[in-house]
Amino acid sequence: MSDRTLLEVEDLHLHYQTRRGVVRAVDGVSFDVRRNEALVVLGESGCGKSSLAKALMRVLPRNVHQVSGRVTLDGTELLAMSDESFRRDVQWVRMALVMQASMNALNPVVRVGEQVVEPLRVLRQWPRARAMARAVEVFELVGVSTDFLQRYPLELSGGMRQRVVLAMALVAEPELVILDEPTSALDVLTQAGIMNLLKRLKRELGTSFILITHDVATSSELADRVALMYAGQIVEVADAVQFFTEPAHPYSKMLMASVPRLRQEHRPEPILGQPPSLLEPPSGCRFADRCPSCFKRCAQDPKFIRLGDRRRVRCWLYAEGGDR
Ligand SMILES: Nc1ncnc2c1ncn2[C@@H]1O[C@H](COP(=O)(O)OP(=O)(O)OP(=O)(O)O)[C@@H](O)[C@H]1O
Repeated sequence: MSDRTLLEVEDLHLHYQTRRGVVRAVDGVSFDVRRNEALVVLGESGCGKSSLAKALMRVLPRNVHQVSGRVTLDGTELLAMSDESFRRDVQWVRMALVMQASMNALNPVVRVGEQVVEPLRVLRQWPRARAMARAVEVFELVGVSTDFLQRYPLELSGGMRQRVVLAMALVAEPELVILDEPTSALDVLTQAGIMNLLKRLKRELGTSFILITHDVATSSELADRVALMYAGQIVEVADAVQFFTEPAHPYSKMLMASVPRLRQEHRPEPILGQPPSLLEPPSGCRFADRCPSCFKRCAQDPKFIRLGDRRRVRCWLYAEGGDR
C-alpha cells in the first residue's frame, strides 16, 4: 500500500438472498484508489458494478444475504463501523455516491438549492444562510447558473439536473466520489459536457473518483486506472493506458476488439456467448466457456496474479507455467 492510497478494498462480497437462491453480485473484489485518482469500473450489464458501489456506500436493499471483506478509507475501517457512525461521519462528508439515474430522483417539489445543501443541513447542522452560501460556490463549480438555485428539478434540462446532483455530491467536500453511469441517460453532447466537467473537477479539487460504466469510450475519458468486472469479480486492474493499448486478460482483449473505432482495419468482433448466472456461478474461471485461450487449469479458480507494480490479472495464462 502506498502512502497516497485513499481507499483499499479487500475481498469484498455482497450476496443477495432471492427465492431462487443466493445471487453472488460482488464475489471477492479487491482494488485500491489513490488520492486524486480516477478508477473506472468497467463491465457489461449485470456483472455487479452497481452492487459494488452500493456495498461501498452501504446503500443496501433488504434482501442482503452477506456483506463481507475489508474496506479502508484513509485508515478508517468502514465495514467495522456502526450504521449510525457511517451515516454521520462517512456518507456524503468523506465519500459521496451519485447513483444511477439519480438526476431523475431529485424531489420534484423542493427547490434544487435546498436539496443540494441537505447534507450540510442534516449532517453538519449548518444554518441555512451558511449552507446557501456554499450552494452558490458549488453551483459555480459545476457550471450551473446560481439563478437556478430557486428552480424546481423539472424546470431544468437533464444535463443541468445531472450537474445539480454532482453539486450535491461535492457540497461537503468528500475525498472520494463514486459515480454510477453518470452520463448514460444523456445525449452525446451533454455527455461530453459532463465528462469535461469531471476532468476539470478532478484537476481543480484533487478529489478521487470511482466511475462505473459499461461504456469503453466514456471510461477512457477520465480513467487513470481501469478495473474490469466480469460475473461479480474483477478480472483485470491496470493503468488506463496499459489497459486500453495492451489489455492482458482474454476478456479485456475481446472487449477492446469489440469496440468500433473510426480508423480500424479490422471489423469489431462481437463477444459471443453469455456471462454465467450469478445464482450458481461455475467453479473455476467464470470466463472459461467464452475464452479462446481456455485450457485445463481454467477448471480451477484463477488467482489474482500480479503483473507489475499495480497491475493484476485473474487468469492462469499469467501464472508460472503459463498455458499448461
Ligand atoms: N436486490 C437484489 N436482489 C437480487 N438480485 C439483485 C439485486 N440487485 C441486483 N441483483 C442482481 O445482481 C447482479 C448484479 O447486478 P448489478 O445491478 O450490481 O449489476 P450492474 O453491472 O450494475 O448492471 P447494470 O449496469 O445493468 O445496472 C445481477 O444479476 C442483478 O440481477
